Amino acid sequence: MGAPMAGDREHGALSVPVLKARDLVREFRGFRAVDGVDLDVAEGGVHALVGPNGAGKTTLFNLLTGFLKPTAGSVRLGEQELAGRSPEAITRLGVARSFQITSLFAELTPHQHVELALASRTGLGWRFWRSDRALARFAGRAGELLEQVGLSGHGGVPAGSLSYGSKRALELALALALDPKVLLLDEPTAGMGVEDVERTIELIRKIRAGRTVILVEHNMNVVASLAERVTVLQHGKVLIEGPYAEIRHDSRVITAYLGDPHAAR
Ligand SMILES: Nc1ncnc2c1ncn2[C@@H]1O[C@H](COP(=O)(O)OP(=O)(O)OP(=O)(O)O)[C@@H](O)[C@H]1O
Repeated sequence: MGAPMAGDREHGALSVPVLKARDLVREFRGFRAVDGVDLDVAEGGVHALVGPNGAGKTTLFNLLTGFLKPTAGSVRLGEQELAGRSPEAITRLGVARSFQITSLFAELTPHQHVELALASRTGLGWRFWRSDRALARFAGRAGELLEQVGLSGHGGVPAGSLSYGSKRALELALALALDPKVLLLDEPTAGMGVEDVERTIELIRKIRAGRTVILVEHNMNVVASLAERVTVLQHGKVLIEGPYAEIRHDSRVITAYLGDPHAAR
């Protein structure tokens, strides 16, 4: 086990961070959506990014996964610099995000989706895996992943016919197919009813084993149930970072969400 580095002690982290952002900035035509963010994500933990609308969560998420290039700053996975790399290169290094429902193919089955995701890891390219026979070698693993997310009964139906909750479970299976060290989940419970939220919390508890999870989440019950560390963003900056139990009563956080009670209305 590696000893914490001096830099980590400076930032008060208890364990060696697996993912580390320093002074991360992203501007859109001069507007700083992410404005000098430092982030230490501890290995093996669940780390939530929260904050009011427009705080910069999605932009930060996109910077960590290569979907946006930072204007300045660094993102390190262990010793490797991620900033400036493509999303595919970052995925290959072990950082994957959940796919969005919008990227599912309505006519393909969940089983085929997962087979294709598994095939994509081989780096051999889509043309090579286009035939059903080539994909068949992934059938067993695809079945296991679908079972893990509670979709084994739905593996053969068109993805377009799945319920909303099942589509979101399929997104998770696709991300898991990439076997990431660090898994980023973008609002995994957004738009769900209470039962699906509970199911998703259980599912994330199960799949976090052996990996690090970063989630953007609006539902504070989900954050309280899952996350050991919470970073609260506001106006593109880190407002506060700490365990949920500490940040939830912090007056700065309450003000950020509810607005300043002393401000003129
Ligand atoms: N492509 C873009 N071009 C211009 N401005 C952008 C772009 N993407 C985001 N922004 C702006 O950056 C700020 C942060 O947006 P972001 O989507 O990261 O916030 P968020 O915390 O994810 O919000 P929400 O909770 O509403 O999803 C917002 O003011 C937004 O309007």
